[in-house]
Amino acid sequence: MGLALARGWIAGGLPADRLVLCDPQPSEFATQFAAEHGIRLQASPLGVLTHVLVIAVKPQVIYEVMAEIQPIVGSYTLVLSIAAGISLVGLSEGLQTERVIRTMPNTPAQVGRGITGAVGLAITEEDRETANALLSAAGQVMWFDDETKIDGVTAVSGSGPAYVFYMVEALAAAARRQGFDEEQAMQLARATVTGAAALMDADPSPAGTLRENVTSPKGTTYAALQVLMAPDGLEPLLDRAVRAARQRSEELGRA
Ligand SMILES: NC(=O)C1=CN([C@@H]2O[C@H](COP(=O)(O)OP(=O)(O)OC[C@H]3O[C@@H](n4cnc5c(N)ncnc54)[C@H](O)[C@@H]3O)[C@@H](O)[C@H]2O)C=CC1
Ligand SMILES: O=C(O)[C@@H]1CCC=N1
Repeated sequence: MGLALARGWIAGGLPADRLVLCDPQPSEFATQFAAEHGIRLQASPLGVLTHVLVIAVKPQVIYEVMAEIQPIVGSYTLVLSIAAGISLVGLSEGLQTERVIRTMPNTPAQVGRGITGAVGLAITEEDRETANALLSAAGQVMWFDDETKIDGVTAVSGSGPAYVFYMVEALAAAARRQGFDEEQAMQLARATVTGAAALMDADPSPAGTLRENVTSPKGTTYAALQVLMAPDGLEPLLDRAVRAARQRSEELGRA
């Protein structure tokens, strides 16, 4: 996810010499990206004068990483974390600074179409503008005053792209049961979801109206929606999924 943001910043015009990528085990893709754009890639940020420190490691290793890199954090450093579950207080204690922002982006950031939730601790208006400029390169940004909202953002839009991709897989599986081969089934499912998303993007009508536009009275869509909109249909299922993700975000924060 960190690399997706970095790609967005470079694509958005950030000069390559203003960015230092730090990863002790960079992927081939990260190595290639850095080489292609002339970006410094090094194992550790120790020794780097850091005005904005973006932490994009797994929540499971973040405390260890913060202990290691704390010496590079000074009063000149704004910290921005994308780690699921890790609280402002956890970040502040781990890095010995209150200039911290907790964010939750999502993977459509890779194509500049993400949405990020953000909340700050003791940040200035200038800090917020700096963070907003960086996060905007990945798509929309929503700021909150209440940190608990970030657990909700994590469960809805942070993890959300996976729900949609799984919907494509499930629709393709249903198509296979209708006699289509694997390739045909996936083509039908994928084009349906990307096409519906593009239509929703182009037409500001409420999603419910777009749904009604597909639904002829007593027609085929109506028959399918009787199943999906039943009391045990998609809404309670998604509600359970979102609650599970939120609970996990809260657990990661306590670990
Ligand atoms: N994947 C997603 O959709 C999203 C992930 N996140 C958050 O992003 C963070 C990273 O998750 P992913 O990108 O999915 O995982 P990932 O495994 O793709 O990326 C983690 C990176 O951290 C690097 N790393 C490990 N130890 C390090 C260290 N000591 N110093 C510097 N880099 C180190 C790894 O080599 C790896 O490249 C997590 O905290 C996750 O909660 C946030 C929003 C969405
Ligand atoms: O699955 C995760 O924990 C991360 C956070 C949101 C999306 N991926």
